[in-house]
Amino acid sequence: MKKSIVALEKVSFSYGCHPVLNNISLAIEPGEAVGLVGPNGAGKTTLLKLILGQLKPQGGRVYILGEEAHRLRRRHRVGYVSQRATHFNNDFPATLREVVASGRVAGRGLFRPLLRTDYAVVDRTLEMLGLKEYQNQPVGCLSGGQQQRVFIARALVAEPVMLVLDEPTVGIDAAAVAAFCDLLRSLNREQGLTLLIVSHELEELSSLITRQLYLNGQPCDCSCHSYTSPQLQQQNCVKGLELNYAK
Ligand SMILES: Nc1ncnc2c1ncn2[C@@H]1O[C@H](COP(=O)(O)OP(=O)(O)OP(=O)(O)O)[C@@H](O)[C@H]1O
Repeated sequence: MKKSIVALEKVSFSYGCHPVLNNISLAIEPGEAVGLVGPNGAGKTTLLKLILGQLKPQGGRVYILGEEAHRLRRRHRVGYVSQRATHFNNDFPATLREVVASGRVAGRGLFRPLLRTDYAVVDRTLEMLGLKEYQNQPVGCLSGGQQQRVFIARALVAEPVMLVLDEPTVGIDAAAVAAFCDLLRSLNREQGLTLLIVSHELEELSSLITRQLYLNGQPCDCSCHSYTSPQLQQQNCVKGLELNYAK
């Protein structure tokens, strides 16, 4: 049987006595491009942190490729591009190539120098993302859209099974957002990379998303709404999720 990339089984999470997620079950399958939306404070970032293994659920289990997320040995297999990537310290004295290559270190270990094969992956990724010509420039000199590409490249050189992006279009102008969507679409459709994207602006990513999850922040059994095809609606209804269509 094919393993889901991510599987949440009846997951609950509270900060102290403040419940955020209650009894959430969902699966993300290889090759999906899932959009996660919901109002401020609904628990989207908390859900991402559980998937990234940074938080441990108080109830239920979170699996990445069948392994419990907080025990995952090869954490770099889930690439993460945070919203903060667009708030990069522009005085940081590193070139684009150095920043991208640092994404390779996680897979090798801190004290093992990168090999020629590692740099071949870095070069291939820079080429694929159209960054090669800027490789010796300080990252701080690049535009917001270019910097976001650099952070995607850094996540990609670790050869992840999935890329998780938190509000990736914040602080990027409209033209760069369109180019950014093209890049994510080609990574998903052509390279088969699974995507999970949290965004308030899912409208601009709508041509990219294959399924949309809505988190409404109500700590109840039906807090995760999935917008998807009629068949999946049928299946998810059986699982007891409340559903609506996005389009
Ligand atoms: N470390 C923390 N300690 C206590 N409460 C927290 C912590 N982090 C988040 N919360 C609370 O948990 C709830 C969910 O927060 P979370 O950041 O997951 O929501 P979100 O949907 O990502 O919100 P936003 O869209 O504003 O980023 C909020 O009420 C928030 O105040």
